[in-house]
Formats: sequence, C-alpha cells, structure tokens
Amino acid sequence: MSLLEVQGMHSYYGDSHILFDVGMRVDKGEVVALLGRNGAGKSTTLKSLMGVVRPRAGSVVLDGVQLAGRKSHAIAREGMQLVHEERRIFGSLDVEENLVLAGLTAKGRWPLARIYEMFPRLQERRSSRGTDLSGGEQQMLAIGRALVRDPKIVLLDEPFEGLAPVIVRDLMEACRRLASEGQTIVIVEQNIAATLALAQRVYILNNGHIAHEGPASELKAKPELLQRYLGV
Ligand SMILES: Nc1ncnc2c1ncn2[C@@H]1O[C@H](COP(=O)(O)OP(=O)(O)OP(=O)(O)O)[C@@H](O)[C@H]1O
Repeated sequence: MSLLEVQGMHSYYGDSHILFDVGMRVDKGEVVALLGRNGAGKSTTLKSLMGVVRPRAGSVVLDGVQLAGRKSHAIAREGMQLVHEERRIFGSLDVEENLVLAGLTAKGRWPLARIYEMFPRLQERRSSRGTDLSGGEQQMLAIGRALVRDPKIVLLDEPFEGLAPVIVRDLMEACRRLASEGQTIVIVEQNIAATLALAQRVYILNNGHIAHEGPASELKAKPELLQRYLGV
C-alpha cells in the first residue's frame, strides 16, 4: 500500500466540474510531479487532497487514514501539508515566530535548528518580519512552516514561480536534500526541467483528467509526450 492513495476523485467549483476521476498514488519517500497546462486542474488537485476544496466523490487515503470530506486542519493533523502558491506567511511576525506558530498544533515537530540547517538564509533572517523578506526567503519560510510540523507528505504548489534562477537552485537543492532524507513530496510546477530533475514519477493532468502516468525518465526520453500534453 502506498503512503497516499487517491481514487475516483471528482471536484467542482460551484457547478463547474473541474476534476474527473483523478487517481494517484505516492509511495513513502517518493517525489511525484503533477504537470499540465494552465487550467488543467493541478492546483485544484492539491487543494482537493488538502481539503481546501472538498472533493464531491472519491477517496484520499494517507497512511491508511481516509481524508476525503474532512476539514483541512484535520487533514493537516493527519500529516499532510500544502505550501500554497501565495505562500501565506504572517507578514507582521518575524521568521522565527512564523515557524513556532506553525508548529504549535502539530503532532510532531522538527526542531527549528533542523529548519535552519535546511535553509541557512532563514536563520540569518530569523528576526526579520515576513513582509521584509524577499520572494525567495518567503518561499523558504512557507516550506519551513510546513516542515516544522513533521508532515508525512508535503504538497508544493509552484514553489519556484517568479523566483530568480539562483534562488530556484537553492530551493531545488533543499528539495533534493529533503527527498534524500525520505520526505515524501508532491510538486506542481511550470518549470518542467526543474521538476523532472527532482521527481521520480510524473502524472500529467489534461482538462481535469489524468492523461499520463510514468517515470520522470520516460518524459525526459520522449519529448513528444511533453509536446502532446504540455505544448512545450
Ligand atoms: N476559485 C475558483 N472558482 C472557480 N473556478 C476556478 C477557481 N479556481 C480555479 N478555477 C478553474 O478551475 C480550473 C482548474 O484550475 P487550476 O488552478 O486547478 O489549474 P492549474 O492546472 O493549477 O493551472 P494554473 O497553472 O493556471 O494554476 C480552471 O478552469 C480554473 O479557471
């Protein structure tokens, strides 16, 4: 049994049917990418797993626990964390306060030293307020806030978006390190090269349907698949 098993998931915004029969599985320690064109339903998939959007049908099982239909704070307590595209850090609190607050209601907890080891830049900026951080630092803090809860699985929604290449490199390095320490990750990204470098396995969403599933190496070797589903 995989750490995360998703079956038959359908999600809507009002009357708009967005996700159709989505199925995925993610093994413990795996990095899985979710790719697809703009509007394909990638963010909606992550939000549906996290209970931010309530799937109207289907099953989302994390480590043997059924999450579908539960509220997102309950899902967080079961060990899932979503790092939203818009980062959602507290601008008026400093870095350390942001991290401590995020860990308060968690079952498990990373020591702050481990977060700072992963992101030395956050340690340097530990007393800076959220609003005073660069985009890259905010993204590190958003990921740090997820990790401090010692999640079983982290969902990253476009973590590299809008960031300078040098920052993307640092974040990729951190993701690699996380993966090497056994952290399970699902990543949604427009930066396909970076994503394929990180992920072992890929799902491609097309109009709310899973159109392809396979190893990342296959997509690297068959650019026609990328052309067909992603137009790149
Ligand atoms: N809050 C919302 N209300 C209504 N429709 C929405 C909402 N959010 C997204 N949608 C629609 O749902 C569909 C899937 O959007 P989603 O954001 O999941 O796509 P995506 O693959 O993440 O694309 P992008 O890369 O553009 O974020 C799109 O047609 C989008 O317009």
